[in-house]
Amino acid sequence: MRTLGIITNPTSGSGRGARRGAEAKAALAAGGHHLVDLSRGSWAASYEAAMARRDELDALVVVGGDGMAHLGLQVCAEHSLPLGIIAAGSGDDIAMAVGLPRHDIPASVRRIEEGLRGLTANLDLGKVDGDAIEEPCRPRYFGAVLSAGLDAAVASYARAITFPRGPLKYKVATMREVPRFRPYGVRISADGREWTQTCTLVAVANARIFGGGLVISPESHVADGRLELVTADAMGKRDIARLFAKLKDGSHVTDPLLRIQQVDKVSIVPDPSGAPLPPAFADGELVGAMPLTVSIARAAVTVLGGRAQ
Ligand SMILES: Nc1ncnc2c1ncn2[C@@H]1O[C@H](COP(=O)(O)OP(=O)(O)OP(=O)(O)O)[C@@H](O)[C@H]1O
Repeated sequence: MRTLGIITNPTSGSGRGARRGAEAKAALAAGGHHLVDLSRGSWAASYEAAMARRDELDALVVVGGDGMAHLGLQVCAEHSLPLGIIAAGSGDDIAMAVGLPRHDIPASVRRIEEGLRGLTANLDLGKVDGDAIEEPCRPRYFGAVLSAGLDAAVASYARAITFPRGPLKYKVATMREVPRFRPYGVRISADGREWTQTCTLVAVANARIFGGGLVISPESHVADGRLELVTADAMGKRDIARLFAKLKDGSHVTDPLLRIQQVDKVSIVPDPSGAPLPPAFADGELVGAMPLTVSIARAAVTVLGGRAQ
C-alpha cells in the first residue's frame, strides 16, 4: 500500500472532470492505496495543499488536462516525489509526450501501478525565472512548450472571457487577436548570443506538440536534455493563417520566416522595436509577463509508467 496524493479538477475535459476524478479515485483505492485528496476550489489552492503535504506522499497523481499535469510538475520538479498523470483533459500534450494513455482511466491507473513497481521515465523540464511570474509558484516549470507570441495573446484573451466556453472561446479569441496583431519587438539572449528582432511567434519547446496537438517543434523530445527556441519573424495576416494551418503537421518548419534552434538557456525581453509581447503561457497556463529566462532542467521529474522514447 502506498500513500498517494490526488488532485482532480471538476472543470477539466469540458466539465467531465468531476466524474473522471471520482472514477480515478475509485480505481486507485481498489488497488489498496491510501489516498490523500488534495483537490481544492482552484489550481493555486490545490497546489498549496499538495505542497503542504508533499513529504507524507509516495507519489502525487493528477487527473485532468495539461493544466493539471502542469500543476503536478510544480510540486514534483527537482524533488524525489514521482508524478502520476491520468490524462482526461481537452488538451493532454504532456501526457502524450510521455507516451501515456488518454481518456482511459483503467489504462492510466495500470501505468501508475507499473510506475510504483519501478517502471518510470525521467523527463526534462523547462525552468522559468522572472520577476513577474504568477503566484504561487516561482520559478515555474513546464513540460511541453512556453510561448509568448501571437498564440499567447489568443490564450490570454481566451482566459479573460467567460463566454463562450471550451474550444469555441479560442476561436473567438483568434478572431479578435489576429486582426489587431502588430509584430512584437523582442531581444533574445540564447546561450551567449544576443539579438533583437520583430516576431510573430516566440516559443521555447521541451516537447514537440502544444495547444492540444499542434506540432510546433518536430525534433523536440522531452528526454533529450535540450530545449528548442522557435521564432517566426514578422508576418502579415495571410502568412499567419498559412503558418497556423501548417502547425497541424509540423510542415511550417520549411517556412523561410521560421527558425528553430537548440538552446540550454534563453532570455526573452521586450524591445521597443515592435509591439509589447503578450504574457507568456506554458502548458496552456498563464506564466506571467516578460522578461523571462528559460533554462533546461534535465531529468527533473519522474513520471510513473511513462515512456521516455
Ligand atoms: N478546482 C480546480 N482545480 C484545479 N484547476 C482548476 C480548478 N478549477 C478550475 N481550474 C482550472 O482549469 C483549467 C483547465 O484544467 P485542465 O488543463 O486540467 O483541463 P482541460 O480540459 O485540458 O482544460 P482547457 O481546455 O481549459 O485547457 C486550469 O487552467 C485551471 O486553472
